[in-house]
Amino acid sequence: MIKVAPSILSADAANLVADVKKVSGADYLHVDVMDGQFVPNLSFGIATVRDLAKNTKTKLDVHMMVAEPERFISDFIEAGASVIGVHVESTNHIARAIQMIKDGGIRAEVVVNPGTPLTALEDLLPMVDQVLVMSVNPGFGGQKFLPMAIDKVQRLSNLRQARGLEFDIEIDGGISEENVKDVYDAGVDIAVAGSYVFNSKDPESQVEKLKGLTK
Ligand SMILES: O=C(CO)[C@H](O)[C@H](O)COP(=O)(O)O
Ligand SMILES: [Fe+2]
Repeated sequence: MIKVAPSILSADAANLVADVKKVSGADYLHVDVMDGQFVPNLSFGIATVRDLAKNTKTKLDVHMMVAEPERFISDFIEAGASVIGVHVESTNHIARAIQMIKDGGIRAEVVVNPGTPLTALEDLLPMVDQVLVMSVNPGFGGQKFLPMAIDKVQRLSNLRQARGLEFDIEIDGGISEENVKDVYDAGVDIAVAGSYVFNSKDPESQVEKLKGLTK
């Protein structure tokens, strides 16, 4: 069964704790951190992660859409992140950024944009606990799923098997009941879902629906 990480980007930003309580069946909470430079939007920061960590037992999956993320990695670890994802496109020193996350004792993830080939991260695969494949161009919730992500996941899953590696594959952007089975069959372990979960009157049942479709 697929794991589900609701993205709080689509939750009520003024009532996050209340919305987080509506998804108690979630495996992670996905926290999008945007800096207005790497992506054309602003969102949550260190204080949000710190205060969410005090208010929920669900693990926090921090997706850093930040230029030179190594400037803030130790802050997010201290704030209570369980996973940190850093974009391969966001720094000249991606291996250093990943090592900083690992040295902090939490799960290290490399993230890849739709337009970036897998060759950009192949050498990093033995270092990481997770790979996040973007299925939209990052910056906004509620965008349309890019089907080319399915082939990328399949090729990544083949590489994982061929090399005997054990990283989890996560996918982010436009996930719904229409595509969750396809991405799961291609090799996805964790699906991020924002608008599908929180633009509903019953977020909990949306999480359960995604899981149920991959039983
Ligand atoms: O990283 C992101 C955007 O950059 C979000 O996690 C993602 O877009 C989730 O929203 P939705 O499920 O509505 O597409
Ligand atoms: Fe995200």
